Amino acid sequence: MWPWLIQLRQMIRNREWRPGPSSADRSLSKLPNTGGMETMPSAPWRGEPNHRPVVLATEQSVQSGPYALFPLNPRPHSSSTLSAEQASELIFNTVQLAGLKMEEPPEILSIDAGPTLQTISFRLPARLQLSDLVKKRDDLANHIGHDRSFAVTSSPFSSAAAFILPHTERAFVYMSDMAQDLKVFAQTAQLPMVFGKDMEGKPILMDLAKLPHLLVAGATGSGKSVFINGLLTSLASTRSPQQVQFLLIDPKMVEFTMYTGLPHLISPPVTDPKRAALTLKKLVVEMEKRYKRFAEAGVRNLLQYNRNHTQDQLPYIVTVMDEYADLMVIARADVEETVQRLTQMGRAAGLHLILGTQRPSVDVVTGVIKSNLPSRVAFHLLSVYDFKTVMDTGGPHLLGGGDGICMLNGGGQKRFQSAAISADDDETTRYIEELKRYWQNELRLGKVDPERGVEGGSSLLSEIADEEVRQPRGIVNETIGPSPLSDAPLVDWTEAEEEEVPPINESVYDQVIRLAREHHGVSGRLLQHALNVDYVTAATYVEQLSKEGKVAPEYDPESGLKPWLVDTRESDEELLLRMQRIICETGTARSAELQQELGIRKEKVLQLMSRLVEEEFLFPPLSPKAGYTIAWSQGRIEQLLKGNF
Ligand SMILES: Nc1ncnc2c1ncn2[C@@H]1O[C@H](COP(=O)(O)OP(=O)(O)OP(=O)(O)O)[C@@H](O)[C@H]1O
Repeated sequence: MWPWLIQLRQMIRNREWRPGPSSADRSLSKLPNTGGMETMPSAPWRGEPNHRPVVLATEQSVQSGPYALFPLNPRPHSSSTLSAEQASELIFNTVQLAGLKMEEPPEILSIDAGPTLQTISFRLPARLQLSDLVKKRDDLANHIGHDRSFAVTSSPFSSAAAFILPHTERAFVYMSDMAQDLKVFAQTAQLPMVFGKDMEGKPILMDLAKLPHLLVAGATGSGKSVFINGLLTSLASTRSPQQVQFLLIDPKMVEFTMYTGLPHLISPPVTDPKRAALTLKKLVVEMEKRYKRFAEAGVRNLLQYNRNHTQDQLPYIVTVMDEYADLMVIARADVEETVQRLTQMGRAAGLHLILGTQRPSVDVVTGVIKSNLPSRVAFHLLSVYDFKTVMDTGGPHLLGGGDGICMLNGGGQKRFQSAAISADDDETTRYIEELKRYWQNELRLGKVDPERGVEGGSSLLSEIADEEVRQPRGIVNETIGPSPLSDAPLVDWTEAEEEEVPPINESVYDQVIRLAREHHGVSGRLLQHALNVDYVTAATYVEQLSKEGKVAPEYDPESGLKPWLVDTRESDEELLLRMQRIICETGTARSAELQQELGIRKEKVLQLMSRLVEEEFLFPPLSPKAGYTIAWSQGRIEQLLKGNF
């Protein structure tokens, strides 16, 4: 054996070897190529034509728009791809060490280098069969220095075999590497998403509208969240908040909080599993309403509807559930049924689901759910049974860190390395902040019309939110950045109808009133963007105004706003005087009655009553249960009623 080869093998074992890119690889890359799938090497790629990897022109610029925000990749290429000569010597040596016959170093037919793995196809000598190599797989793996991730597989060349080796130093795949591809793909796809790169290093981009839902399984730390973040940011960088809305369900309460403030969010991430189950039911209602609307409009799906109603378009709604198993534990029957309905019928209505799970056991990923989810992604899983549950077949040893297998529309499986926004969490967070800022700015500049599409007067989605919201989210977040409300409980849709809406912070309320007056009405979308709050908070404000009788209960179809009905331009002094009169006339000082009479908020009533205490018109309550009492003498009361004040 050549001494350099012994040394090379040793270095690979010790993961020390870092050769530069080789010219041999470049010439070899012209050879036909398999895609080198470990599990089913001969299986054709059977995704729909649109799901094929897209390799696109690079001349178009990504220097502007949200594409330009993706952080740049510091390590786009692996430095450990073998040259043809090195590969040949390595195979020769390893095969001999495993006790198999090979007279001379084999002819290398191709080397496909993806970000994570390299697939080396080589000519088999006359008396060596692929099956001989497969039988000796463990020995070969041991000698070559990789245990579980090494694979022997067939090759597309005749009389050939292939070895699959992981790179000792993996390349990163960043969203920015495929920003240009994404931009071009977005011209034809409805819901364009970057998956990552395949084993040949080619980009994989998918249209969620065609998948039309996705199951993502992976043990903890396997790269599931990084992948899902890539999907969400693909959508948020190619589609405006009018075109796509996100509903993020996150029982772990950590994964999606960074998105709070992104205008694409229907509400802050839902973290309570019970509420999540209810939210799913609302989605079913939304779906049914959309179907009704389509029937009235004589169309079959969202695409047709939006084409015919350019002034009144409905958004796609992408729902992401991060830990689907947790939801199944809490509300199995409800969740299973709603997920089933949404996966069966959501596509035409523009509703798409992405379900993530760490535990893809058969009681979570049930037959019913699986039959409606033909598109699935598996990252590293703890057992072969889990992998089988997801993919219906056995699979390779996945390396973690975004090394995955995808199966789309029930077609063949494809191994890929998922794309990350950045390997640095801080950089990822900064990017999301910039993305939020980008869209908030677009909205401010009017490039995206907040009154069209998602809410306007016509969106069924807004109706659902407005009908169902019962609890405000708290104060306005004036700054751009993660909302302080991000981990507050989501609006409680389970609250009873007659439940009173709790008060809104006073200064926020004043801003709401000002905006409503200026625009002669309000809508959730208007307030959301003007005040920089999430949609649920804004919808709660609208509901509050509606409850107080300040705006009409219905949206005006022309303006898309709930029209302004009353004008409470009264100053505090005028209100105080009116309040004193009412108290003197009725002889009581009850806040609920005063609120009704004056048509102002309860908080404002209480504030004014405190002033009346300060002015010694009222006595404060002596106990929490007692009410205010009138401090004035009968004579002064009569004077006031006569108008002498
Ligand atoms: N595509 C990727 N490229 C590079 N590194 C990755 C990639 N995906 C994941 N990783 C690495 O793996 C780590 C774990 O990934 P991630 O947080 O996505 O795991 P997870 O499967 O969501 O785990 P959990 O379910 O516990 O949240 C990341 O912090 C990152 O270091």
